[in-house]
Amino acid sequence: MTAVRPTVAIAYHSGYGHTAVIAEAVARGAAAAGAEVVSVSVDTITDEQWAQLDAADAIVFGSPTYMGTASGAFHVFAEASSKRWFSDAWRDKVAAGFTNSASKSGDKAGTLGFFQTLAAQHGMSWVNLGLKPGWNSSAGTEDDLNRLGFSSGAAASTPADGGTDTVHKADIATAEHLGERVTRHTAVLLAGRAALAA
Ligand SMILES: Cc1cc2nc3c(=O)[nH]c(=O)nc-3n(C[C@H](O)[C@H](O)[C@H](O)COP(=O)(O)O)c2cc1C
Repeated sequence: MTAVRPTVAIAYHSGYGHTAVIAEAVARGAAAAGAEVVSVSVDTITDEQWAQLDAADAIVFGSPTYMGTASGAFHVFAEASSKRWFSDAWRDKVAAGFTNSASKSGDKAGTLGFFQTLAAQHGMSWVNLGLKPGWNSSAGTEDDLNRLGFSSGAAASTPADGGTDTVHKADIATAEHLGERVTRHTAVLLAGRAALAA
């Protein structure tokens, strides 16, 4: 059987560049697992980029956490995606998500939960992080994968006043893992569909 090469799109917003570093890590992980990757900054999305999202097999949503939810710019994009909802354009695509905020918790669960609801409204299939929580035992360290202990997506904590070079390496590795996992799940789904259609 020919290897399946999924197209994984990353639709994200980043106000000050921290979440963009996480988006790049998701892209790297997806590419390493064999995906064709399309990255779309949703605050400047063009018609051509909307078409790229429509054509993708998976869409990974990403946003900073602002006031306990995704940024205003991401919410504008989510509202505009209602045009896709009317036509079921994203139904049965794979979805996943990531967020960065300043505090360790920072109410990031609100953002990841919003992404899950957005995916569900579109009829997409959510892929979670698939990592046990790190940094939660006496043997654990802040360099553990999934050091912040989220299950539904990749979470990062970067000092609000730090440069983009202060994004934690464990959060970057966790985001790379998410990109790989989404790609592998999407490849299995595509192969299964092809097998059933044969
Ligand atoms: C309007 C606003 C609201 C914020 N709300 C939160 C919050 O709820 N929780 C948190 O931990 N950090 C919060 N922060 C800090 C940002 O999440 C943090 O600066 C993050 O690095 C921004 O990511 P970005 O550089 O991709 O924009 C907020 C920042 C702004 C500007």
